[in-house]
Amino acid sequence: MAETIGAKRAAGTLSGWSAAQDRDAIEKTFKFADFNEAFGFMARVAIFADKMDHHPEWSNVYNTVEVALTTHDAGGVTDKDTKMAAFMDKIAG
Ligand SMILES: C[C@H](O)[C@H](O)[C@H]1CNC2=NC(N)=NC(=O)C2=N1
Repeated sequence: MAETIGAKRAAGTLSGWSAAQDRDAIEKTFKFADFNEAFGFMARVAIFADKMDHHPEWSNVYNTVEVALTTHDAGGVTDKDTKMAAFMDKIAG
């Protein structure tokens, strides 16, 4: 099983991510031009997530996607979450 690395430490290596207040997870809010862009982002992430077998917690309202990343099996943030976060940052442009 993957080792937890701590949300603060993980967030420190990424841009725009922060440690959740109430649990070991990292969070970021992505804003897009419109719903189409936001949903396109989610579709690309969904394909990556299923390949990785590692899935984000997220919600979408129009052009905004709120994301929380944590590794449920490990009970905290692992390298899988930083990898997912880096992918999201890359494709969000
Ligand atoms: C059985 C399956 O591999 C696991 O349930 C996977 C699926 N996706 C997952 N996603 C996340 N974020 N954490 C997990 O621990 C996890 N585990």
